This record gives sequence, C-alpha cells and structure tokens, in this order.
Amino acid sequence: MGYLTLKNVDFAYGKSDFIIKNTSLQLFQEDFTAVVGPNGSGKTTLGKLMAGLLKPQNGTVMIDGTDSNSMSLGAIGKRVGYLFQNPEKQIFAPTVYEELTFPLEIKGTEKKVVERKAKEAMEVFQISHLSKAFPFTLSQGEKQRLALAAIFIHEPKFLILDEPTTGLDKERKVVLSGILKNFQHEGVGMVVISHDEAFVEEHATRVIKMMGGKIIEDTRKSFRS
Ligand SMILES: Nc1ncnc2c1ncn2[C@@H]1O[C@H](COP(=O)(O)OP(=O)(O)OP(=O)(O)O)[C@@H](O)[C@H]1O
Repeated sequence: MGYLTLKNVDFAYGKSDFIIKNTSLQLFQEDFTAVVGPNGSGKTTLGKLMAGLLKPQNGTVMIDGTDSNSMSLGAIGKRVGYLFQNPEKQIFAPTVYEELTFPLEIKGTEKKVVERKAKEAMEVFQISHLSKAFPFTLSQGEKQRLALAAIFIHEPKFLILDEPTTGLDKERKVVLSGILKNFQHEGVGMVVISHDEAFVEEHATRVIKMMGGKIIEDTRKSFRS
C-alpha cells in the first residue's frame, strides 16, 4: 500500500463543479513523483488533498494507513510536509532562528534539543549566516530554504513541493536539487508539482500528468537506485 493513498476522490471548492474528479492514486516513499500538466488542471489541489490540507467531498485520503479526516494537523505534519508555491505563506516568526525554534518550543521540546535541531536545520539548508535576519527580507531562494528547514525540523516521511524551482536561478536550483537528493537518500518520499521540464527529467522516477482534474498519464521510469 502507498504511503499516501487517494481512493475515488472528488473535490470542489465551495459550490463549484468538481475540480478533482473520481481520482485514485497510490504514492510510494521510494519514488520521486512529479505531477505535471497545464495551468488550472488541478495539480495544486491534488497536492493539497495528498497533504491532508484539503478534505475531499467524496472518497478517502489515507496518510500512512490512516484516514486524513480523522487526523489532527499536528499528526499530519509529522508525516507529510508541504511546501507552498509561495513560501512566504508559511513563514511567521520575526527571525530565521525563531521560525525554526518556535514550533518545537510550543510542543514543549527541551531547550537544548530545540537549539541543536535548529542549528542542524540551518546548516543543512545553508541559512546559518541568516540566523538573526528578518525572514521577509530574504531572497526567494533563501525564503524557500527557510520554509524547507522549518518542514525538515518535524522529520516528515513525505514531502510535497509545489513549483519549488520558480524564481530560482541556476545556482539556487543546484542547491535545491542537492537538498532534495539528501532527503531522498534518507528515505523521504517526494512529490513535486512542476512545470520545469529539466528539473522533472533530472529527478523524477514517476510522472503523473493531470488534465481537467483527472490523471491522464502515469509513467514510471524506475525506482531510485
Ligand atoms: N481557493 C480556490 N477557490 C476556488 N477555485 C480555486 C481555488 N484554488 C484553485 N481553484 C480553481 O481550481 C482549478 C485548479 O486549480 P489548481 O491551482 O489546482 O491547478 P494547477 O494545475 O495547480 O494550476 P497552476 O499550474 O496554474 O498552478 C482552477 O480552475 C482554479 O481556478
């Protein structure tokens, strides 16, 4: 069984027609799955359903064997990390360091552990030099690495990234690629929604193509080696 499983899922925003139509899908940690397709085909909506951020009107979304409907956001966050198309949406604290420490402090994690984890995350995501910076003054690539570091702190088993290469120059893309490869080597499952063909070609072992709220192609190259 997949780590994330959608079964006969329909989803509509409010009273509109279904945006995602009768979709069934299994996603595995061993894969690097790319979701591609034209604008408005439902990729982001599908990603948010997979991450338990949206709830389907019909059908079920299972995360690690549990119906996402019965899971708290905290329980979901330990399993699935979601990087928004615009990482600013998930940054709240007055400094980079606090962005990483406050979720752990709220959970009552021991101070020494909080400091160690924040330090480690800043090193992995190459933002240690920005520890005291105000997050909204960071560049797009730095904001994205901070958002990823904040996800990393929860040690998720699966990551869903919405258009992670948007606004990144070639060098920053190489940095991001290295970070995602590290996640992969640690066994973290990965779904990337992307228009970036070169990026998909470099990373994906499975490509899912959406059109009009449905999956029209699902191709596997191979599991990662
Ligand atoms: N919050 C919302 N409320 C109402 N309709 C929405 C909302 N978000 C998306 N939609 C609609 O749902 C459809 C699918 O949008 P979605 O963002 O999932 O597609 P996408 O394939 O990710 O597009 P893009 O490549 O442009 O990001 C579109 O018609 C869009 O207008």
